[in-house]
Amino acid sequence: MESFKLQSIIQGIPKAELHLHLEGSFEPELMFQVAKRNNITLPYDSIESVKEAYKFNNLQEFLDIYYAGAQVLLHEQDFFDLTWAYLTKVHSENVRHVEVFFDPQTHTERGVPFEVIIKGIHRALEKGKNELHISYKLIMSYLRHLSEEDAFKTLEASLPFKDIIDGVGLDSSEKGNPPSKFKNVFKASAMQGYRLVAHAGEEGPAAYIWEALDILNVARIDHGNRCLTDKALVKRLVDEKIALTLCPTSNVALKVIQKMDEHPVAKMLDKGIVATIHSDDPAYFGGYMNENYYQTITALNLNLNHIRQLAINAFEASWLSASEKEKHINEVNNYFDSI
Ligand SMILES: Nc1ncnc2[nH]cnc12
Ligand SMILES: [Zn+2]
Repeated sequence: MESFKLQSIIQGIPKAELHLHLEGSFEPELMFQVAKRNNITLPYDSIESVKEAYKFNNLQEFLDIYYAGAQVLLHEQDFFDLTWAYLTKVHSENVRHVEVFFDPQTHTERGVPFEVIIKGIHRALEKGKNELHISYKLIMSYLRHLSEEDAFKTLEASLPFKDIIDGVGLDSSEKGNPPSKFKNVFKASAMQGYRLVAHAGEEGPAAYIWEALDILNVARIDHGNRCLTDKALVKRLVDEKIALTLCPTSNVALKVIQKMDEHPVAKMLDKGIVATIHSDDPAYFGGYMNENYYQTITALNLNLNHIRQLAINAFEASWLSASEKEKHINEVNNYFDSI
């Protein structure tokens, strides 16, 4: 298919994004603007030199730069601007529903109050719902390189805002920080009514995916690339319809795979796994939702049935109500029937 035609098909698909770190959507232009108004000097002298620094050999090299970038976020308005910039961008790509992560500990450990972070993010999400008609869920992620005790403090700090936080996640350095390290805080989070997800099997082994399912009781897995090495795990994911939120451009940027044509998403769809695709940290990896669709489809020669399935899976795996899911899935089907 011609590139222009494919791009316009992708643009028209009603989409849901379920794996997006708000701090990972911090574009260098906005980072410079926020740094300037907060009187913080960035270790870069231009936007070009920031982009030049975005070359990673693994997850940790990325995380070091990602946490450094987030240091300029201080005030409620900063968190609002970050979130609003993301929403306007995905609105232009026909994204209808988002379930976004934020990393409270990245900010609270610098002395930014939880309240400041959440109020800025929430105000932007509400504006997005009202003005851009993008529905949303908000997920607070625990940083797995920190202790479970620290995660408990974060859980405690979140409780006054329980009504506007839908779930908890687990992110940051995976190797050496298995899901089981957070068994108690996930249990306590579930008791507070939070839904549960976790990054697992991005760089870590399939065993971490089992732990996320059996020990943390998560409802879906973020990444999960490594599941294909374990037949029994694939069967479990298929039988229980446990979705994987895959991030193709992230996987190439962080060398989880060497090239896009090695991406496991086609095999996963063919095995019946509820695979979905998302952008993870688009400001760092150079691709929002449309670009993730485009690169995956072209590298793996995905057909229209695959593409339709990816779009449906994202709504299916979302935390929308059954009737909201049905409405979106009907829209996706009508769209594909019309092309
Ligand atoms: N891809 C990723 N893996 C783990 N933690 C993250 N935090 C932001 N992006 C991440
Ligand atoms: Zn992620």
